[in-house]
Amino acid sequence: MARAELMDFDKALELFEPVMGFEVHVELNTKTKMFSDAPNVFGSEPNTNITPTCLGLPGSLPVVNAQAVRYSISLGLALGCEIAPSSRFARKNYFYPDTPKNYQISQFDEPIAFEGSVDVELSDGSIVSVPIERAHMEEDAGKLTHVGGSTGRIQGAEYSLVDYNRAGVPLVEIVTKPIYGAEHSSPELAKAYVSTIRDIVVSLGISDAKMERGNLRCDANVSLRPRAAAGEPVAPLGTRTETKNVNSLRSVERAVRYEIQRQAAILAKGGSITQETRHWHEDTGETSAGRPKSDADDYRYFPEPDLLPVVPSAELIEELRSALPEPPAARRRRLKAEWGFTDLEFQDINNAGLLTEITETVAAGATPAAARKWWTGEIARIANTSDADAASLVSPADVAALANLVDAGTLTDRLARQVLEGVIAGEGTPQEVVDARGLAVVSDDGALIAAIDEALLGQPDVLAKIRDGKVQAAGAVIGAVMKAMKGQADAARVRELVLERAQQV
Ligand SMILES: Nc1ncnc2c1ncn2[C@@H]1O[C@H](COP(=O)(O)OP(=O)(O)OP(=O)(O)O)[C@@H](O)[C@H]1O
Ligand SMILES: [Mg+2]
Ligand SMILES: [Mg+2]
Repeated sequence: MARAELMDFDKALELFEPVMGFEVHVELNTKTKMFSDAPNVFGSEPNTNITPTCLGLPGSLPVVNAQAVRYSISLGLALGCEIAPSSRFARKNYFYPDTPKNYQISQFDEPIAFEGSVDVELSDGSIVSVPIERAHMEEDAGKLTHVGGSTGRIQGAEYSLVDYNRAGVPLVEIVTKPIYGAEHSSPELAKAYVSTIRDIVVSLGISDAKMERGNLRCDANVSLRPRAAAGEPVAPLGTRTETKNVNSLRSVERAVRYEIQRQAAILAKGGSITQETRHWHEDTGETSAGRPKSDADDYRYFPEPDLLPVVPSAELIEELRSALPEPPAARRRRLKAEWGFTDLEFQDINNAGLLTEITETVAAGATPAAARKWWTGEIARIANTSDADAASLVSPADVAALANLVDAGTLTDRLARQVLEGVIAGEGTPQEVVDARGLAVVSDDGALIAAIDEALLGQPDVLAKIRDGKVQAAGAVIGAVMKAMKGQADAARVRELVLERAQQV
């Protein structure tokens, strides 16, 4: 639907009540897959991390990954869910070329976790409690790449490539109950909910949780129903659409908003909503029709005959409960206050997934401001260009040592960046790199004065100007001195000395 045909958002909310429901898929970062010992790693050559079980070859049998079960229980507990003393797997039958068995092993009527709730904070500080229906274990599908054609989408593509590396990667699907009452905040709540789930998952350390890599994917269900006039009964729930695999926080917000406006326009004209999946298009900010959505019956779920029920002991559940980290929202509030950061500064850290690194850097003696600056600045930049993980490049202790050398005046920021390079290149601790490369700031005034006098006498016109009180002319001399000192001087000190020496040489 073209933008012009959408109903104005405020108008849509006057006429209709929005109802939302989210299915968030979390890929677990276990070493191996859900039902086989194939490696669970991202970015390998296509079709290299596969075993007969991933492909459903004859004679292969699934075995449940115990670590995936522990992670799922921890996640269930962090979502305030009850953990089923016994849960079982089920086959969800459908054909899709990325699912070689023609069924997905999932959980249906007996999920491992159910009946929870998650507190989600909106930007105005209000807290919405989002009801969780279930969190169940399942396996991921492979990945199709549609090649050629004008759109790159499946319609019109010339051919498709399939990579089964992802087939069988452990997933937890977190399903909310229908959420009412969010009203104008619905799109914002959608984003804040997914962001909260991401925080929880990151704090548990059970997933890489990178939405852009598909470690965390959200299906957003949206329906509208007419507002009941006073005294009338509330209308039954409207027909929902399910916008699939929205892969950024911002897109979740935009997709929900778009669906509210689109559905309102159709309903207001007397039309009806088709129960279907929809695709999200990042470029146009629109959704488009996918496939008509079957009800659960059509998947012909039945208990997986090749797997035993999962029966975690009460001791295991209690052990995992007592090991739960401080809930991210509480931890964030505490650290934000302790560190004195603004919301925006904090979001940076969170988005970059650097909270742990910064916490450890502060614990190793750096100021919070310096820790934040290095991790979200130079280190994040190097990580991006090398496609490495920031945390794998350098240790919090080294970052703290680096920050302290800057604080003590031993290094300027510029020198510190060179030292950081050395540390990352494996040349040792910051102090070792300073010593080996001779990078410390020249703090000996004698050496600076010699260089300054030479620069001043070399530029007599500039010298005359400075003596005349035109201090901005000093820039040329400071530049020359910094160059002569190979950047290893404190520019502020050089400036002071230049002004002093200009009256004396
Ligand atoms: N009328 C409705 N309007 C908005 N959301 C709804 C409505 N009815 C159900 N939902 C939400 O839609 C989601 C349905 O997810 P669920 O996984 O249970 O089923 P599904 O989407 O049919 O199955 P699948 O996992 O195969 O996609 C839930 O979050 C639920 O709260
Ligand atoms: Mg769904
Ligand atoms: Mg679902």
